[in-house]
Amino acid sequence: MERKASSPMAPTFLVSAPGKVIVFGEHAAVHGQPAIAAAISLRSYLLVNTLSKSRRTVRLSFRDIGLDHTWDIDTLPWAAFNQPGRRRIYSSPATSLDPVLLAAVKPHVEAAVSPRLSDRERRMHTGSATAFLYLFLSLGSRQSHPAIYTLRSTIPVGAGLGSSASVCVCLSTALLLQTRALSGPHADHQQQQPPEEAKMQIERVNAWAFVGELCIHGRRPSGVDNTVSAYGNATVFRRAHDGGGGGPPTITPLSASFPKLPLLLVDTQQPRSTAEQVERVRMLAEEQPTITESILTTIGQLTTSALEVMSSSSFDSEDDMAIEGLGTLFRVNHGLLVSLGVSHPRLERVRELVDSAGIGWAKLTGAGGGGCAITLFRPTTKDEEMSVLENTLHTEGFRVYKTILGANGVGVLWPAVFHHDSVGGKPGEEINQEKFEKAVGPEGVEQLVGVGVQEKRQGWKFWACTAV
Ligand SMILES: Nc1ncnc2c1ncn2[C@@H]1O[C@H](COP(=O)(O)OP(=O)(O)O)[C@@H](O)[C@H]1O
Ligand SMILES: C[C@@](O)(CCOP(=O)(O)O)CC(=O)O
Repeated sequence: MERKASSPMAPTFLVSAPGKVIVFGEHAAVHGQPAIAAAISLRSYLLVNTLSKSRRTVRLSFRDIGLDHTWDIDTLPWAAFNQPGRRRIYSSPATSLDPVLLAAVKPHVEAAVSPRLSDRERRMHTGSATAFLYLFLSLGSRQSHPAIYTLRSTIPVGAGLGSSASVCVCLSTALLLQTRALSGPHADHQQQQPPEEAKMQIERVNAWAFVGELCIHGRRPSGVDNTVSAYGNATVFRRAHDGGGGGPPTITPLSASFPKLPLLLVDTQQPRSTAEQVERVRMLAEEQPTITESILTTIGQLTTSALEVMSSSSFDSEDDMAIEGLGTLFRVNHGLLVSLGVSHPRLERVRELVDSAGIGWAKLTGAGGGGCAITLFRPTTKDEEMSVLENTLHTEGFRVYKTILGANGVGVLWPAVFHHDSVGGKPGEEINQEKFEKAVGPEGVEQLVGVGVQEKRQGWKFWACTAV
């Protein structure tokens, strides 16, 4: 696609990208076994208000983490980003950060953004601000339109649900759209883009989102979170197992027919470190190599079985027997993770409550040691039974989210107007920045602009590529 030369002022628009859960295979994935990760209906939303050229500022309003900062466009380090050999064109994103460019961004973040906060809060702010500036300077130019980027997310921050990746997918999409370096997404099947073209757009979004992830993490993440967030549905992730050589992982997007299973996501609110949990398994492998190897291989085998079940064209998520089979795999996978030593009393409490209610199967998701559990329910579960469980979890201090496995990937609402009567406005009315910023909690954001739970909300478009 050729980029157009002129850049008339864009209307206010919204982009949105989902969080993720690892459904099967965490930890075994570190040792070369496959894992399945899926997009969930919790999402980040980024509203972009383009301002007139005379304003010369860009503002980030990331209300969930309390970040509100404005930069003067003309004082940003454009010279560094425009140096011959350093400038990357939008169609050829970097796969690692350029230390010279990172150093040029640093003074505009470190000294400027939220100086009076605690270290932990500052890290959150500087991570997101660095990702934004690095992408803005890479994709924009001194002539870029001034704008306000307002972000709201329904994904808990730092709970292993891919909040940072979804923020980066939103930023990458918004900036590429403003640069007019993306075509589509188109509205419906009649007008649909050729799948190959749609795939190219998602790949472009994904590659720049990974650059953002590198800025936030300060280390090299696997890339699975941003890939699931950009593509949606689900992906199979497999790290190269080459005796420590560290080749790139294989990431295989699964087809859009991946079952949209409803799940209850339970956040134990117990802080945990992915690195510590991974180290725990490594130490066990050192002490008990044969046993650990056999547990990890078994997890890999059950991931492969789960993949066969879920990608089968005859899989019916309303069928008790089909869900029972998947539930058994949840139970076994969780048990194996317990035997690796990565559960936590709070995660075991969730499992105990779900088991004793007899309505489904719970499994820890992600690194464990705290963080989140996912619960799959029998199709016959009654609403009252669900409510009792939810209330008990709530009373015991857990945070509960209803989500759908295999949600849409990155989406765009262009222009950002309401398509039907809603709490926020009338059809055709622009989505107001102030209302969006002030929406109360995840429910308020969902009600105003959500596409997570209300998958059918009109106006949102998604790139549709046929995955393998
Ligand atoms: N709603 C949000 N608004 C702004 N930045 C966010 C938001 N959610 C996440 N982030 C960024 O992502 C970081 C969290 O990333 P990480 O620790 O990897 O957690 P997760 O496992 O949820 O991705 C935060 O410190 C912040 O920089
Ligand atoms: C434990 C592990 O398999 C998954 C970590 O998941 P998360 O950081 O909780 O999203 C580690 C990894 O795959 O890099």
